[in-house]
Amino acid sequence: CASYRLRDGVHPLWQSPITIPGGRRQSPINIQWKDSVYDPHLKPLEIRYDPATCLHMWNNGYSFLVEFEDSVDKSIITGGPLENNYRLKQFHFHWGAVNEWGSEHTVDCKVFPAELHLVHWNSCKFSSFEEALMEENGLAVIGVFLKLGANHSGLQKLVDALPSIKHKDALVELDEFDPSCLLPSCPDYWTYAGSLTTPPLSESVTWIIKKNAVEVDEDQLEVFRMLLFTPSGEEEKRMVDNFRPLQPIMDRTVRSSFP
Ligand SMILES: NS(=O)(=O)c1ccc(Cc2ccc([N+](=O)[O-])cc2)cc1
Ligand SMILES: [Zn+2]
Repeated sequence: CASYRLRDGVHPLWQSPITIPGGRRQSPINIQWKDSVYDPHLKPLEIRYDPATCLHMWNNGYSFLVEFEDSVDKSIITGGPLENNYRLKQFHFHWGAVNEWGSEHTVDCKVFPAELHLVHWNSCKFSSFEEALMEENGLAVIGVFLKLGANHSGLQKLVDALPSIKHKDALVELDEFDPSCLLPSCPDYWTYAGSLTTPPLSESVTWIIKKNAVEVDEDQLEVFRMLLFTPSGEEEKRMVDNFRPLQPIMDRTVRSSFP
């Protein structure tokens, strides 16, 4: 895929190099469908979210994220490639300035207009997200591609609140929100060992990328693009193209849960 050209440069959005020296399991990657290996031992992923654990939504200056109360195993995923329970901490998105790009992962070099990341930490082995974040198998992130189509009624509740967090560090309380409504109904996924796609780029993530995309409409993506990287009072910079370029797969294998 074309964006490899950027691999050794410095991406405009990033101060630090976009690959870390010696990083052997960096994310995102291009998933070459024919190179993925069906693993019949992969179990179905079990997703059990409690809408009441939803706290608030805020603009962290790079994306907007919805955070969850994670002091007990109320919203968890387990099964799939995972050995333990992983507790939901937050979800956020990556998107482009236009519909032609925006996702972090690609499939056979196909780019999607946006990508959802649901971030979980291993609550059996660690006592907090911060602790898990630096450990191998500390985190599990579910990636869901967004494609242009019908209006997404579940997403609309978040979209309606985005204008209230236009600027960096703005926060809005959310009442119940069930992130399961953002997942495709098809259980199929790919999985591989990778990293955070933003600093500190920790190589602690088991990635679970859903094979099927969910549909959102153009107006919903336009509201994402209305957000700002910048705090109130500073020169406005639209929050777009907040994705990391593709990273080399190195000696990794992507497994599929489907034949
Ligand atoms: N895009 S992603 O790989 O799913 C991703 C998931 C979670 C995070 C959150 C995060 C991870 C680490 C830190 N830190 O160490 O300061 C701050 C924020 C950052 C990036
Ligand atoms: Zn992300």
